[in-house]
Amino acid sequence: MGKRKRMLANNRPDPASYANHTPFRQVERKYKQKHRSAAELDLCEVYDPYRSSTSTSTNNNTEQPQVSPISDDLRTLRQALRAALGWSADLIPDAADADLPQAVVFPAIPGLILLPAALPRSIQTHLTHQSIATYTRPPNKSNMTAHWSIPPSGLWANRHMPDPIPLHAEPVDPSITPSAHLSPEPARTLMDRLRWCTLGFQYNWTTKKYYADEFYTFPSDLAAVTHAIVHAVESLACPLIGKDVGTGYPAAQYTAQAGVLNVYGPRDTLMAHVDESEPNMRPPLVSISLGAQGVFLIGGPTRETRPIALRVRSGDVVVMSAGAREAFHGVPRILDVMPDWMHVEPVEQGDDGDRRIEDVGQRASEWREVIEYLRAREARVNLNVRQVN
Ligand SMILES: O=C(O)CCC(=O)C(=O)O
Ligand SMILES: [Fe+2]
Repeated sequence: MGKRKRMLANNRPDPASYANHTPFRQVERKYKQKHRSAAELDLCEVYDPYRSSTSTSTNNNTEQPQVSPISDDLRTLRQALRAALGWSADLIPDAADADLPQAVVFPAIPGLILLPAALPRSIQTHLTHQSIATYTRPPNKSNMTAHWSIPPSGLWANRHMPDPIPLHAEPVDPSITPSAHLSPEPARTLMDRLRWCTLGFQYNWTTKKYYADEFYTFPSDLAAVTHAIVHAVESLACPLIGKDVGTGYPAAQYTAQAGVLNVYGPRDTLMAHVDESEPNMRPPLVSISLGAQGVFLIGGPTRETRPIALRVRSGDVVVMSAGAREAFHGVPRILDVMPDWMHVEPVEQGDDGDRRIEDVGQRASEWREVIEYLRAREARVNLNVRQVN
């Protein structure tokens, strides 16, 4: 994992200063431009699977992204995902999957696989809810646990409680200096500060190492989703490239052990980094996008490689394996575009006397609240999952 560097300042970049920067940094700055709205940004070099003519500026046709015909596998994946979660299909209606996009591979970056719209709405809603309400509970560490004494039930469960969440009386982590600017705040307000949370093996951002003795149970639903994805991309036929463009990593050997949950507001960015703290870099890294769209950059082993830019939407999955697993990547821009379906009520309460209705109604209103949390902040949630050993 890379160190979280979130740039929240609104400094106008001086274009004259771009020249000395690495190619990665130049592209990063192009998309960052916080003084411009998303509509003002030039996104024509951002690869968008829904605009397949996008050039990724490699100037070479054989280097252009290729679509791998795996729609059957994607259908199987969706079924596997729903089965993995024991999902009842009627809770959140999914869009018809007749026009499912396929897997996209990038010859310039072997091992990079984009699965546009891989996750149906039901799974997106489930994972969004889990991310905000469950995964962020102690003992998982978040950017707030060093400062505030987060109750075991987590912030979300306490969002209607007026009492402020206290600061720790004693520092819990000697490497983090307590900030004099922080004060006790109600859970609802603290929810706005949520930026990251670690799952499974806990990670020390300062030493860039996993804590040897801190491992909490990795969420089983996220593990199941990740496993289904790793299975779907193990082998991918791509006639144009003429060889298997899958990860080649046997899903049977894959275990989700650690994850980072990132929450981005419209002005948050994630600087270029390589996730290289995992002793075993062979298993693919799976990265799931939820909520607002983002511009995702990925290049090569140093910042000297000019990165390609991908538009990532809610439900898209990026898989990084082989060379892509060791490539610099980052998110220079969040685009204030939420999926259309997040603007509507996610579920109709049934009236057919089904005895699950009460349970469904309860869950539906929780989901609605979580979706509203995301929508009100135009936030993007990213779940990225790794095998460590
Ligand atoms: O938000 C993303 O898409 C990428 C996140 C990432 O690279 C990381 O957390 O290491
Ligand atoms: Fe990363």
